[in-house]
Amino acid sequence: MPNIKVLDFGGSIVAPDEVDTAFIKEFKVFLTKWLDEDKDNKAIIVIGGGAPARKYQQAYREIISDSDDNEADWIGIMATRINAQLIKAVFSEYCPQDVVTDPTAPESFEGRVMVAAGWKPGWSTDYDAVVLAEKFSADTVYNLSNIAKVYTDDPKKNPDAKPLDYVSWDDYKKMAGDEWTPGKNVPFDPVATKKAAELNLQVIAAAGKDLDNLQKIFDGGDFIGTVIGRK
Ligand SMILES: Nc1ncnc2c1ncn2[C@@H]1O[C@H](COP(=O)(O)OP(=O)(O)O)[C@@H](O)[C@H]1O
Ligand SMILES: O=c1ccn([C@@H]2O[C@H](COP(=O)(O)OP(=O)(O)O)[C@@H](O)[C@H]2O)c(=O)[nH]1
Repeated sequence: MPNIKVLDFGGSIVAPDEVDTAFIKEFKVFLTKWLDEDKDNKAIIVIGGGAPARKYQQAYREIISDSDDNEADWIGIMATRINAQLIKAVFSEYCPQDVVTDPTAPESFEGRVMVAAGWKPGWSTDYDAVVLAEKFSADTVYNLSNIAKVYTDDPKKNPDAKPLDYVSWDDYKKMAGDEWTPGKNVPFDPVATKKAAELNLQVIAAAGKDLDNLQKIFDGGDFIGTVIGRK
């Protein structure tokens, strides 16, 4: 039985401003070691848009005052695709398939790594990760972003926000709201949340750059992060 891990990387981990080559090198070593431990280990790596998505969406909004959300989303999608193409090239020996741009499309999982990017407007790559988790029967999505934990509110805006070790889907839904806006900064997007809750998925949110912590998560030990949904 394959052991498939769905790694939902925020683009801020791959391209916080410029491409973080040092981190990608470290991650290559980390994941290669895990893949080499057991031939059943496989990873679906979903990549967000990071700084290029935000910068280009912002440029569009600056130029066009009544900007269109659909257009803004397509700009973001293209940023996810360039980031994903880079990660696919880095893992080329493990990843014979093209970058997945429609998470409902892959008929099979060839090789050991599958890399996915944005699909179509209306959500973030979090949703694409949930669709792939359903398709390949993975019961957990690892949401690896620029925050170590989910808080009761956005910690960048509310100094009283408290970190959470666990939050149910019902409580998380109240925090994330129902509405999608292109480039929205939330740990897990509202559209992905709705589907993940329906599937009773577990999401583990943790700092993407802390690979020692990610190892602990893989090993099933104590870790720093937030479990959302199924305990
Ligand atoms: N309840 C919350 N808990 C933690 N972070 C939150 C929360 N609400 C909003 N945020 C914001 O979401 C950001 C993470 O989302 P995002 O920047 O899209 O990350 P990534 O690009 O890594 O996916 C955090 O930096 C934080 O400012
Ligand atoms: O299937 C997708 C994936 C992404 N996006 C757009 O691309 C942006 C960047 O993707 P994501 O939010 O996943 O990147 P991150 O913020 O995590 O870097 C999103 O805000 C959306 O505007 C989209 O419309 N559909």
